Amino acid sequence: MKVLQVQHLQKVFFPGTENERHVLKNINLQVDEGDFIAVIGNNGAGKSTLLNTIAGTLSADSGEIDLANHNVSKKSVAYRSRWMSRVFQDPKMGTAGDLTVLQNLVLAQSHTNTVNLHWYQKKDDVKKYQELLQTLNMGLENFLNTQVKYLSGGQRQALSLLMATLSQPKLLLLDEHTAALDPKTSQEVMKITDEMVQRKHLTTMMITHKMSDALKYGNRLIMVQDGQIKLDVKGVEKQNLNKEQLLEAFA
Ligand SMILES: Nc1ncnc2c1ncn2[C@@H]1O[C@H](COP(=O)(O)OP(=O)(O)OP(=O)(O)O)[C@@H](O)[C@H]1O
Repeated sequence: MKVLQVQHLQKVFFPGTENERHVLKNINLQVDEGDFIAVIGNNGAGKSTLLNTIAGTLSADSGEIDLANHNVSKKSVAYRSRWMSRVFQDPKMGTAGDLTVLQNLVLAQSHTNTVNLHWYQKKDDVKKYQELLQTLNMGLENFLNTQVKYLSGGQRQALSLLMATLSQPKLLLLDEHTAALDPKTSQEVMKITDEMVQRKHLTTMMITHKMSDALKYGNRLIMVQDGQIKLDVKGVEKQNLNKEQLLEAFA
């Protein structure tokens, strides 16, 4: 079953000027339920622009975007977020630093602006969050009442991931979500990501510059080049792909 369908997507920056740049050139893409797609490509290839237009933070110039069988082409980020979550490169983007770990989780769960963070102390729910945090293996269950700004980048990013997936989104967008972390933490967060995606059967698009992660994780790999999808491999073909073949495709 398809989760996302992108048809004839085009984006031009600075149209009609000498800086005019066609960043998305007639992109067509279908993402099926359960797909875990690694999106790779050179700097400036259009990967983030593709994710931004899918998420709605950028409007496309033309083309159609269907998400969970709803035409969202002209819809706001808020509307699309009924079915979609996103984790950014900057660990500060997905969490509120002045709120505690518990308050962040309550907010992520609530999906409303009316929740009262002070009275929210129901024991069962706290236990539920503690157990969820334990699955991350980052010791976060001991920091329930700590303000998130005091966490490490890795802990914060793991929390962002948990928050982004609490409401079981139809589509999870990961925008270089491990790029700002040191190599060891980056690998830990990648492992957590993979476990979460498998456990919750999350349909996921993940931009990465790490070729080894793109090869290791996911059932599908897409290479964006000069605003077009240059490579789209899945299943066994993806499993058999190696670094040399990828480097060749980059050329
Ligand atoms: N809001 C914007 N306004 C103008 N130009 C933009 C904007 N966003 C991106 N661009 C340009 O579009 C091109 C594609 O950028 P994009 O960020 O999508 O590439 P990318 O593949 O994600 O690259 P990177 O790997 O470096 O993050 C670049 O030339 C960039 O400068």
